[in-house]
Amino acid sequence: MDVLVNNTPSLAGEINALSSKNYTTRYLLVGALAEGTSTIYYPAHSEDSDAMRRCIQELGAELIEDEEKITITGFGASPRQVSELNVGNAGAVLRFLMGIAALGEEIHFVNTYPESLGKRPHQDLIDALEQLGVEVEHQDGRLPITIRGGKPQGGAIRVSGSVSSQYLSALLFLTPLLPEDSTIEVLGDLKSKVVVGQTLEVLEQAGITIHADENYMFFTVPGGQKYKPAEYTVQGDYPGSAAILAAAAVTNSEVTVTRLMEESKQGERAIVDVLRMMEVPLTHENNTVTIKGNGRLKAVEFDGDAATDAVLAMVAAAVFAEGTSRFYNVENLRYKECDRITDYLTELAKAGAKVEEKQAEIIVHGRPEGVEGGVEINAHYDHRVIMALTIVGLRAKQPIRIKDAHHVAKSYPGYFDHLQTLGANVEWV
Ligand SMILES: O=C(O)C1=C[C@@H](OP(=O)(O)O)[C@@H](O)[C@H](O)C1
Ligand SMILES: C=C(OP(=O)(O)O)C(=O)O
Repeated sequence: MDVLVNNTPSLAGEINALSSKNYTTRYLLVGALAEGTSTIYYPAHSEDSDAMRRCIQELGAELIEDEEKITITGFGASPRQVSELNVGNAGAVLRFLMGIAALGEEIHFVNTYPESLGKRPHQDLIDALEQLGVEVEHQDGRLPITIRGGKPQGGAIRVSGSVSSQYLSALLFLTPLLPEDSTIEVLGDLKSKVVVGQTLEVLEQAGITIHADENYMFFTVPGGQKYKPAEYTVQGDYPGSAAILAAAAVTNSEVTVTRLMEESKQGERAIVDVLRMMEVPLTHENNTVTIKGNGRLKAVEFDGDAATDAVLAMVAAAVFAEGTSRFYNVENLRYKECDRITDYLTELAKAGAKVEEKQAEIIVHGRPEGVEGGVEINAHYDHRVIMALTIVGLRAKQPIRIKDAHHVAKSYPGYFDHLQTLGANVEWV
């Protein structure tokens, strides 16, 4: 299904932020790895979090769900033998479960999104699992992948952090369950380091002990641990809300988003600081962000690695800023649902934005007068491209048609409903 985004001069209203995808996938996983019953309040509902739900159920977790919560009785360190798992298009879910699959005999991960997740690299995680004696069959580091556990014991592991933090997170979820102690040394630069902070926070809540050095480059993990059942409450999601906040910033608006914790470990809370640096009038107090946008923004320079999943929304806001903005240290955007530098900038340029790319950088020459629009956008299966191009469409002179915009449901199925609530002229076609 496509979405038509029409020029929308103003937005107004209040919405409750969607629930965090990254915390939901983690809480589901640690609930599944516990022996006993855990409760997760306000879990996210999206394709990615549903993929984790489905897979852990297949692996033997029992889930009961109502409007407000999921109770989950875990399988501990003994997942049920299943022949195959389908994670959809969810990168983090795949990588975390590749680690957990090492506890089983043989699990095959199928390739249902050959043009998106099917193109993403997993070699660094494969190399790390092989150091534990796990056998991995793969297609040049990509899906389809078969993992043959062979009872890993633990030990010294080295993993590259230069493409994705998810490989390290996967090892942090797995190693406490192995019989012997492990050490994990991160090689190269660790990208998306802040997300590892979320992994460690959740592991601690699940009663797991991990000794991490200050820079998250070396970890000591005692073996033979058990995940404890616990109660978890999922916080609001900054990456998705970043798109709503950026939409408010580029229009005349009075928009409030609740449930966005000031003290969150989500790096994407930097959307608030970046919009502030762009001189967008806003407040952030009592977990509530209010933007009173006047459509005027100043250019910004920002290290995007700290807020990887909000960079596309920031760039969309910068399209209308006065001056040239620069988002640097963002090379790993190239290894997401699509190449979020080349593919994204190609679509932005089609819509009339003035953008340039370097290997690890996005440069935006702002156009406060607005962009032309009147084009069809290839969303490249990427929810964040869909959300970001929508922001641009709100201020385009002619409507923008986003092809296959239903892929927004990977993380934020209610995105267009929320925008309509705020008065955006967007429609499914
Ligand atoms: O651990 C996680 O849940 C995630 C880590 C990040 O990926 P990278 O570490 O590959 O940047 C982020 O982009 C992704 O949406 C979710
Ligand atoms: C990159 C993302 O997710 P994943 O890596 O889990 O597919 C995302 O949510 O933007």
